Amino acid sequence: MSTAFDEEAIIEGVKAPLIDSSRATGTPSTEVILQWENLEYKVKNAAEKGILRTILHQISGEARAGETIAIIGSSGAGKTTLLNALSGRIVGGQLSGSILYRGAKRHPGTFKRINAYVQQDDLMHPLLTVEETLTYASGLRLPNSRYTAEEKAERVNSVIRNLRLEAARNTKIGDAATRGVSGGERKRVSIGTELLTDPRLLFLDEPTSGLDSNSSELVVELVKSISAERGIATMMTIHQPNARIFNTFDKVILLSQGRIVYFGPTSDAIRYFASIGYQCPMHENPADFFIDLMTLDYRSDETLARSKEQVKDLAEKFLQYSPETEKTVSELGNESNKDVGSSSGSSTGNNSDTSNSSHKDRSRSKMISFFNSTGSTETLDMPRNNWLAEYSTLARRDWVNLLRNVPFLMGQIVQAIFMSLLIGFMFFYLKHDALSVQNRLGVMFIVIVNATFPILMPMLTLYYKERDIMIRERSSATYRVSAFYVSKVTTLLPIAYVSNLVFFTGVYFISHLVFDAGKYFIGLATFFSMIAVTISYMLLVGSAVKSVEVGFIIAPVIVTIQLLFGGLFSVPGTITPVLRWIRWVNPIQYGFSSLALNELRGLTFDCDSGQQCYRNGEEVIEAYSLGRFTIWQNILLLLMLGAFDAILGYICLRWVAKPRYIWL
Ligand SMILES: Nc1ncnc2c1ncn2[C@@H]1O[C@H](COP(=O)(O)OP(=O)(O)OP(=O)(O)O)[C@@H](O)[C@H]1O
Repeated sequence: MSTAFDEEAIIEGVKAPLIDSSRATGTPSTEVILQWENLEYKVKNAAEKGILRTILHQISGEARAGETIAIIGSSGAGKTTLLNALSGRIVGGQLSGSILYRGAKRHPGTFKRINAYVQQDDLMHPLLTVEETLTYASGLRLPNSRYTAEEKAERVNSVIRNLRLEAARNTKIGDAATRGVSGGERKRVSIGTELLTDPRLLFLDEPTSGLDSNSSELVVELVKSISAERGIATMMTIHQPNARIFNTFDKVILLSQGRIVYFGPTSDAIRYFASIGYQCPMHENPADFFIDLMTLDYRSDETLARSKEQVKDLAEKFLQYSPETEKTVSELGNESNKDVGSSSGSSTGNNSDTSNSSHKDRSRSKMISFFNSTGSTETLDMPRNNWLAEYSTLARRDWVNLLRNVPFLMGQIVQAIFMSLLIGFMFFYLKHDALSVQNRLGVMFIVIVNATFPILMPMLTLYYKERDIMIRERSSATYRVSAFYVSKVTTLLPIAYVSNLVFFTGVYFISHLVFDAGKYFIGLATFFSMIAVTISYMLLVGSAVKSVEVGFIIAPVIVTIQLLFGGLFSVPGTITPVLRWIRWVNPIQYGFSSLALNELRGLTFDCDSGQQCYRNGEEVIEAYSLGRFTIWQNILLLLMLGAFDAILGYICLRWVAKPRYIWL
């Protein structure tokens, strides 16, 4: 029964405009969206083997539609861990307890599409404008089966309006290298991207970190008003909010050492602490006062012991905080209201009602858990776009990003022109004498080398950045890994081909390789196949090796080994048998053989009788063992190696991008 209700509500929610007056009550509703009980999270203790360290202790609570809850605590209190546990993004360790979404057990596939998570660091494409960022996100996240292009555009406009991003609409996001939007605008774009899908739950990790107080207030106020209007249950971690921001929240969870010290309406917090003997001074920021109370004081052993005792006392007192106690606290608060003065907060009186019902609901949650353990689970699945739609949006986004990446494009073209001139003139107008044999082999080899490093390293840099954005976007089930991967192949290959066509043609004509249309195109086919292998290899390293630093060591080292065994520096047959197998998996060997066969076949050299020299190309091929395979066999082997790397890279990427969240 509850599933049917949920389904209707969510489908309606997805289609609804961002600000919908029918849902816009302006005050928190009473519908419980998320409930958690006795959450406990333990991790291995690095200091003592076999001992577990408890990060979260017996955490219970709930989030209701339309309310904004702040998780406040000092550094290391467990705020992010709690947020991750509630949003289904905990990795590693042991998580226990229960979490219910709208009274039912959460379904991993569905839950991640109806909750939105704004991470502390905003990973976005720096070269896209605010509007483009949101437009591509809407293309990827909103199903075409439910939204027309106009409706998606309207949704983007409404996000821009509601998050006050009009002035920055056409400004690029930017990064350390390119000036872009301000920190506050950047954060609002991140939030906007998540709000596009009209989530039921919004999680934000430190949304104000790095922002000045005005920007922080704007971010929190906008999030709060959108959450109230859209009926979104919002939870955010926040570090030392100022008094205005603190009073914006409907409720606060005060965490210390992984224990709840207070959870309830913001407006009741001061009264509660006063009731247990901790009176907030009149003009002090309540958040600062609470954080001081909850923070361990490491100045001396004595202060540490005292502060630990205080935290223990606060946590125990909150555990004893019952609806009956609460009544007493409220009465006490009403009596002492004059003392509390202005610092008692600006939240609406409505919050007290929410608080009462919150505690009733908390005591009721065991019953709900029992009800749900009988099998009522959230099974609704949100539609997603088909593969082709995902691919075409990603490919368009990739093209825009690539074509705006001037340093990368210039780097590719300038190096192609520069290298073609350098190599062309280094081997200018090759002759047909005995000495030209070595030069011809040198040109072939350098052409193949140019299809490796100059493509591999800059593309790997780009790929690592994009891969991390993809993993982030995938955590909210935005699109398929395969669509991302194919988009990368189909955009990077043409870029590499265009710039390297200039290089190959330049070298070919300046150094005067054998002028023959057939030979030119066969040489180009070999060169392009080698580029395809390099791009596949780049994708394999970038996907399989998680750490950028390690990837940048491994990638060139393997190519260097391939160069050593490429067929120019050593004749394959003479290599020590233990290492001889390398040639079978060495693309450079196949590429070099193919180019050399193409150039040398049918070529004669000036070699006087009696001299020790090669008389024709066939003799060179024989001496360097280049004729094991025909040209087309070499090209085929190259393409097979490329396909192997690409497929293996895809498997690795799926593995790397696979969320390993612990699910309750
Ligand atoms: N998987 C883990 N393995 C080991 N320790 C962990 C793990 N997850 C969290 N912790 C530890 O738990 C504590 C709480 O971490 P958490 O990131 O939740 O704190 P926080 O309150 O968000 O702090 P901050 O405000 O500094 O970000 C920290 O001491 C952290 O080192």
